[in-house]
Amino acid sequence: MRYLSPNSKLVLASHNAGKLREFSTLLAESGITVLSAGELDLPEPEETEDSFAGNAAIKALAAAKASGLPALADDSGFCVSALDGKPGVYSARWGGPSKDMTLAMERVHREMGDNPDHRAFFVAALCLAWPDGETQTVQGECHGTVVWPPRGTQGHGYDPMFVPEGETRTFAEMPESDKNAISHRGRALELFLKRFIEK
Ligand SMILES: O=P(O)(O)OP(=O)(O)OP(=O)(O)OC[C@H]1O[C@@H](n2cnc3c(O)ncnc32)[C@H](O)[C@@H]1O
Ligand SMILES: [Mg+2]
Repeated sequence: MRYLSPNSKLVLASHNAGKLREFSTLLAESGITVLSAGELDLPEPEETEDSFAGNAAIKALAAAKASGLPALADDSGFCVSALDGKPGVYSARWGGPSKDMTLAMERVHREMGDNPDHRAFFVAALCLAWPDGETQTVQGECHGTVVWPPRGTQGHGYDPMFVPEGETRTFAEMPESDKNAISHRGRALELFLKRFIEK
């Protein structure tokens, strides 16, 4: 296990604006200087693994090797019980190659049909990779239910069709700080900060 010092630089190996926004808030008080893959002009590798942890490692390793800096990648997805866990690792591509999230949500709704099982959860695997190829991973989940029609304008991805347990609002109807406090990404990052940052 290797620790990141609180004043180090970290590359965020993501091209998703919604994730980057959440990470920058969640890491704001850590002292870590965050650079994004986009601003370093790093390429987007193909996500060829069938697990969240595997795809997070592909993205983190590619960014760490290309930049010479430690890199953090997030591979996440929406797992719907009535669809046997799909879209899962295919969440970004579920609406087609243009990553159209309106189409992706409609497809989830259509494939669920009238199945009374509305349970779903989000997963985020975070991989920290070092330029020498070492990796370490944490994972967070957030469970809840699928609602239709979609509600709310905040957040990103499948947020308008997901109500977390203990809530009546969708993720897209909450201020970002409320989502971050309970989300898969918020939980995974809490573990990341606790386990991987030098005290
Ligand atoms: O790979 P990067 O560059 O990080 O960006 P991406 O959008 O392709 O990200 P993923 O490969 O991890 O795919 C995860 C998809 O799951 C969805 N997703 C992940 N986290 C989410 C969240 O907090 N709220 C809603 N949808 C989310 C969203 O559609 C993402 O595009
Ligand atoms: Mg991706």
